Amino acid sequence: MTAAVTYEPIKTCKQSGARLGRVHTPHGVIETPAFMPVGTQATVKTMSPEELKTMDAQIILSNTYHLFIRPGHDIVKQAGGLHKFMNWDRPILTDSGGFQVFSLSNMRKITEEGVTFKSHLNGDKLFISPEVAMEIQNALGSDIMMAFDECPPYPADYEYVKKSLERTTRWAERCLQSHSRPQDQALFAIIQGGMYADLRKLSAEQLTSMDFPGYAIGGLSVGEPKHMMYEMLEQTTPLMPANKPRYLMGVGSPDALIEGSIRGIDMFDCVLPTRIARNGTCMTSEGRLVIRNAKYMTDFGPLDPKCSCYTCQNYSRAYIRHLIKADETFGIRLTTVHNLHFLLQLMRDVREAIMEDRLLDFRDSFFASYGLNDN
Ligand SMILES: CNc1nc2c(CC[C@H]3O[C@@H](OC)[C@H](O)[C@@H]3OC)c3nc(N)[nH]c(=O)c3cc2[nH]1
Repeated sequence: MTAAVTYEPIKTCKQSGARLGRVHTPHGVIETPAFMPVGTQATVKTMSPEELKTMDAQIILSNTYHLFIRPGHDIVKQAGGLHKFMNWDRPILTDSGGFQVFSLSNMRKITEEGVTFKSHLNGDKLFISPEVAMEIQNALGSDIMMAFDECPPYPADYEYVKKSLERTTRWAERCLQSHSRPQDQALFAIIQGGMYADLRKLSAEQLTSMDFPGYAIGGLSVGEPKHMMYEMLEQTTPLMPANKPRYLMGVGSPDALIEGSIRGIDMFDCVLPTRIARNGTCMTSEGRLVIRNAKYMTDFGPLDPKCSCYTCQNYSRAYIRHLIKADETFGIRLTTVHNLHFLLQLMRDVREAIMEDRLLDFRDSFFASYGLNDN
């Protein structure tokens, strides 16, 4: 049986060890390392599919938990699946809801069977299990599905993290058992283990013994210091199969995308660019720019003079500041176009640097202008 998703290694950067690759999916190819814009509720907020294609977003994400509680996966299924529903014909990855159930809902109860929780929208009592998460993602028709997992909070004690990862492994097994269309949809497992290197190893060994077509690293970008995240990556990526995609969930800022690529990650997702755009914060080659600042009132230059995006080619800081201050939706659209383009362009630059064996030099020059750390 042909796998729905395969990883094609292209080359390894001689300077940094980062890798260039291609992820082949039923809806197209993803050049990696890649940043994946997040469209949690079946839309990358304020962006049309055409605008996403113009900035060459290769794949977008959506979310099982959110679409389960609204509009309901049966409606999406009746529409012909998520690609049809949102008019996106490139790859889609759906998260399993394992994160949202723990972060968004209150009154939740975790058992071996699954998680009972209250909808954060109307308080309805709901239940998600590995089988339910697979049924939802099957209805959505995503190219890449994530196994139902528990993302432990940070900090969490050793015993809790150990018990949690072992249940996540048993849940991953149940996801595999209830996977009805492996030739159309790829199921990725999620490695947990908190901030404990030996538990990361245990989780990786348990999950890679079950031969999934791809693996994510979960349980990071949950408030831990960045150096701790990088340490966990260094402990975990070497344990992951070299011929399968590696996806770091919920990451991230420009510096984390570069540092994660250096540590062998192929796929990243983060709400940062779209989330900060909504309050007018922009990523530029000289670091973050808060457009509401009065000093931009009569600044008629582009957000970023080095940027080739639609926003920077056509509008000034003064105009965008005015729109954001006036709470005009078009202002949010312009900052969102810019921020998404900025991260997608950054990953194109990372891939070029890997091709030319100079990713560490690229990192140093990027940080010199952008700033060493960006949360
Ligand atoms: C932000 N840091 C972070 N996000 C994380 C997510 C959600 C991404 C999902 O959540 C939404 O964005 C917040 C998006 O919907 C995204 O995927 C689609 C995780 N999901 C799962 N299943 N397991 C994890 O261990 C996990 C860890 C994370 N760390």
